[in-house]
Amino acid sequence: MSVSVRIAHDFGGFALDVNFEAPSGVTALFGRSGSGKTTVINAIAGLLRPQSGQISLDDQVLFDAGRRISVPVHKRRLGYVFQEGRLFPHLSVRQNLEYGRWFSALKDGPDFDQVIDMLGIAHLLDRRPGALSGGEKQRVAIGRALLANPKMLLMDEPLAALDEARKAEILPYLERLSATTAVPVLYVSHSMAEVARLASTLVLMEAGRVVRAGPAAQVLSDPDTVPVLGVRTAGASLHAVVAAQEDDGLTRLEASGGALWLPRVEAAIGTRLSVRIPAQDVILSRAKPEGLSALNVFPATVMAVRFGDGPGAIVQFRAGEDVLLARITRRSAQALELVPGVDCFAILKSVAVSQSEVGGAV
Ligand SMILES: Nc1ncnc2c1ncn2[C@@H]1O[C@H](COP(=O)(O)OP(=O)(O)OP(=O)(O)O)[C@@H](O)[C@H]1O
Repeated sequence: MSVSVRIAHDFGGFALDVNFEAPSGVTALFGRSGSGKTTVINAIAGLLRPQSGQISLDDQVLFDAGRRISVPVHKRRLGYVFQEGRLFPHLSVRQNLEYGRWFSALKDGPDFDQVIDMLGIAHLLDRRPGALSGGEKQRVAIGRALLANPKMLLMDEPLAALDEARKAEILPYLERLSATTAVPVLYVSHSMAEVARLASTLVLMEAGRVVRAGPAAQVLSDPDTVPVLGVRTAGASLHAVVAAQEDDGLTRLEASGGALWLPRVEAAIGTRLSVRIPAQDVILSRAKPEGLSALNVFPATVMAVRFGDGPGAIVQFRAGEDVLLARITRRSAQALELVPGVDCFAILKSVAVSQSEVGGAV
């Protein structure tokens, strides 16, 4: 199942003109506030009729301005999860979930027990929404959307109203969701840590347009993406396996390019993880560093170097099988003679890798 979106709409002060494909898996729509993410979601949902373009789900046309087709909202069979769960306060959790199922009017929907098991909400079934935490409410809202057997899930900042602890609690469920259901998910978020953990496809928006789109790992390790994301947000991911829990509180991960030590990661030995490495937290050296406090040093090969207008440079490099980015100064890039093909060492400061940037099983 995949969604194809090619729409344009002019509100007067703001013009939207986007074209992208969202294959199965999680597609993240990422961009600054006001870049048009919610407008795209609303158009797919049928809440906004764009002035031109088409939206289709595989070969089913949901909207076609030219042919005057606009499938009504309730016939699009899409599931929504918004910032706040929007559960019915007077119904129990079970009744809220069954409401979604009832509306699907289909017998081939997902299995009730499997959904509540995946979301860890079995013990909440008899409660009312008022007696749930924010994270629990969101899990119930996701369950209700899934049980309506949607062709696609639209999630608009589903974690934005939650504090960091609740976000950390719900992220593993979202990861499980993307791994276990074939339903494509369109996920709007402001948080790159969330996007890097969940998204298989990334659509970057700026001022109503798509500036980059494609497989998330490819987009995030592309130096040309850095000016779009900003140097603070840019960074790619390393793939690693949990190898040991050390006595001094560190966890040793094995990546294809070498070992990586992080502050304790609560995961079983053998778990595959992705660790986001912010470009600004990487140092490059031509010589193997000695007597350095940073623990994580990887042999690397420069793939590309991009200079912008300012004093910074972005270096794309390969460490084992992973492609990462480093943000250094133009002066250093020139002094170190970093050009494609040059071997060097990448120093990753372990303290810079926060727990929220360590993804679940991949
Ligand atoms: N019905 C409307 N009439 C006029 N302008 C609108 C309308 N709906 C949205 N806009 C404008 O479109 C722009 C994009 O809004 P949108 O909500 O899609 O952005 P967003 O990327 O989702 O932002 P945020 O991350 O803050 O939610 C904004 O400038 C907004 O004011």
